[in-house]
Amino acid sequence: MSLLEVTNLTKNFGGLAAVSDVNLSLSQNELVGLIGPNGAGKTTLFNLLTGVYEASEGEIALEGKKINGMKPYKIADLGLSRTFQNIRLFKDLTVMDNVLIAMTSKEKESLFSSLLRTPTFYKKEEEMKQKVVDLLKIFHMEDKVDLLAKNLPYGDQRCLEIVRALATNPKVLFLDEPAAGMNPQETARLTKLIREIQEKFQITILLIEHDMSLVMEVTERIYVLEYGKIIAHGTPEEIKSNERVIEAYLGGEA
Ligand SMILES: Nc1ncnc2c1ncn2[C@@H]1O[C@H](COP(=O)(O)OP(=O)(O)OP(=O)(O)O)[C@@H](O)[C@H]1O
Repeated sequence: MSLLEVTNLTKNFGGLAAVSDVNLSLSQNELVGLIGPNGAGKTTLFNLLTGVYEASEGEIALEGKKINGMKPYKIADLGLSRTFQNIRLFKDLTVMDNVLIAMTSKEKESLFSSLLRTPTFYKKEEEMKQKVVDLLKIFHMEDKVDLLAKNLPYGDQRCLEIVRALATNPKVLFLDEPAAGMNPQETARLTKLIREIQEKFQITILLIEHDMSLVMEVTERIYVLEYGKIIAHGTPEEIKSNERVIEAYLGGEA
């Protein structure tokens, strides 16, 4: 059984089918790419998968259970987590607080419902903070824990978004153009890190990315969207040489 199964998913905005009859399947512990020209429907698909939009038709199932129709927080609790194309950090909070806020509601409840500052409360708080530091270490950002998010270099801000998503212990992580706006060095570093994260946490990652070299380098399979429809699916090698994709994605220039 696949971890996440998307069947005949459609989202209409008025007369426009932004996502049209999409079938997609993600297994446990794999890194899959989602590419396509501007306006192809990639972000809309992420918004459907995370409950931001309700599907017009079709089904999304996590571990065999239908999740469409559920609220975004509920879907997040079930293990689907995402980053956004535009950075959405709390700019005036520290790196530590940005990640603590993102932790699962279950963890938050046990922390904040404890009105008395019991030893258990402090222990839990310390555990959560340690977890944040451990996550930051992956990105070599542990020494920036007390900095305000707005004072981080751009590349670190994007990495902090990923740390926030990881702090929720996701089963599936959706990364929406994580390298957008990064310089080549930052992109190279991130490419390596995405692979490391996937292996370390044994999670499933679906990656939207415009940087083709990044997608080709890290993913095992790639889905290609055009005008809301999946027009191709295969290994990076297969996608690279797929005529339909070359035509759609590169506008026939290649
Ligand atoms: N809330 C909305 N209302 C109406 N139309 C929308 C809405 N969101 C997206 N669209 C339209 O749906 C289509 C798909 O948009 P979407 O942002 O999902 O594409 P994308 O593949 O993520 O593009 P990009 O690579 O530029 O981010 C576009 O034509 C867009 O204008």
